[in-house]
Amino acid sequence: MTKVAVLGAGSWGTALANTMAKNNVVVNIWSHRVDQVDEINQRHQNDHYLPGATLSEKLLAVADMQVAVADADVVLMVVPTKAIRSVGSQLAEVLQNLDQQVILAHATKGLEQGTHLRISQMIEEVVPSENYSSLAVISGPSHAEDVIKGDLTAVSIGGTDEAATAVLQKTLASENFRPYTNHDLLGSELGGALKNIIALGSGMLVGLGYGVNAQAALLTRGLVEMRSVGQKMGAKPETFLGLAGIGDLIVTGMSPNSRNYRAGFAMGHGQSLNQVQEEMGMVIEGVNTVKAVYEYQQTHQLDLPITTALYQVLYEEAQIEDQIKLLMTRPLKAED
Ligand SMILES: NC(=O)C1=CN([C@@H]2O[C@H](COP(=O)(O)OP(=O)(O)OC[C@H]3O[C@@H](n4cnc5c(N)ncnc54)[C@H](OP(=O)(O)O)[C@@H]3O)[C@@H](O)[C@H]2O)C=CC1
Ligand SMILES: O=C(CO)COP(=O)(O)O
Repeated sequence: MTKVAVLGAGSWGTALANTMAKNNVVVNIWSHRVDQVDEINQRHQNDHYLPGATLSEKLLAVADMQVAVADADVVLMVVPTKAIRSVGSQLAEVLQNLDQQVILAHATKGLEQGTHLRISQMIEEVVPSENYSSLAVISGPSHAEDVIKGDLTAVSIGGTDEAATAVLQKTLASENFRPYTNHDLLGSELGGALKNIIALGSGMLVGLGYGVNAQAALLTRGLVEMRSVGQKMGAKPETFLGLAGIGDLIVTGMSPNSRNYRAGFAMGHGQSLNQVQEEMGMVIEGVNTVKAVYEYQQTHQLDLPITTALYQVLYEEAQIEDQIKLLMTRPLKAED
C-alpha cells in the first residue's frame, strides 16, 4: 500500500491529505504544531484552516517529521513559498538519516523573491538528489474549502517521470477529484504562481465596484502576461491553456474562496495591505510573487503592465484607481 507524507497542515495540505486518506492511502500529515496534531488525531478537525470540516479518521497527524517520512513512497510538501527552504532542509536531514529515496512532490504556488526560483528549483537546492527519484507538482483550480466539501475538482500533476505522476494521480483520484498529468513541471508551477498576481487585481476591481467586463479584460490580458513570463522562463505555451493556467486563473480570479482575490477585494474597499494580511490568517502568495515577477521583468526585457500596476499598488503606495487609469490609457495596440 502506498504511504504518503504530507508536510504542512494548512488548508491545502490538510485538504490533499484528507482526499488521499479517504482513498485508503496511508497518509501521515506532519505539522510543526503539537496542538494541531492533537486536534486532527483526536477531533478530526483543523478548525483554524478548514472551519466546520470533519476529516477522515484514517488521516494521522504527526509532529515528528522523521516518523511521518519513514517508509513513505511519496513526500508532498504543502507549505508557503517562504517556508520551502527551511522545511526542505529539515526533510533533507530526515531522508539522509533514513537513507531513503522518495517521489518528491509539492503543491505550493509561488516564486522566490530575489532569486526568482520556482519551488522545485528551491527544493533541488536543499534536498540532495540521491534522496528523490523525481520531482512533481500538483497544480490547477482547487480551493481547499471546496475540495474538503467534495465539490467536483480537476487538477493537473506536472512532472517528467510518468511513473511518478501516475502514482500521485492514483493516490488522489476519486469520483469527485480528477487529476490529469502533464510533462511540463515548469509551466505547471508557473501557472499556479502567476495567476495569484492577477487574482489580486481581479479582487480589487470587484471591490471597487467594477463589473464582469472589467474582470474578463483583466483575466485575459493577465493570461497574456503569464504566458510571456512562462515563455521567457522556458514553459510550454499550451500549459497556460490547461488546468494549471487558465483553469486556475478562472477559479482564483473569480472565487471568494481565494485568499488572493479576497485580499484584492478588501484593498479595493480601502483596507491597507498590512490590515488585509493580518486579518487573513493564511498565506496570500500573490503579494510576494508580484515582487518576484516585477524584479524578474526588470532584467528580462518583458512588458508586464498589469504586474507593474499591482507592484505599484502593493509596494509603492500607488492608488488603485490611478493605476487602472494608466492601464486603460496606454498607447493603443494590436491584441497579442
Ligand atoms: N489553500 C488552497 O486552497 C490552496 C493553496 N495552494 C498553495 O499551497 C501552499 C500552502 O497554502 P495553504 O495551505 O493555503 O497555506 P495556509 O496558510 O493555509 O497554511 C500554511 C501551513 O504551513 C505551515 N507552515 C508555515 N511555515 C512553516 C514552517 N516554517 N515550518 C512548518 N510549517 C510551516 C503553517 O503552520 P502555522 O499554522 O504554524 O502557521 C500552516 O500549517 C501555498 O503556496 C498556496 O498557494 C494551492 C492550491 C490551493
Ligand atoms: O491556488 C489556489 C486555487 O487553485 C488557491 O488560491 P488562493 O491562495 O488565492 O486561495
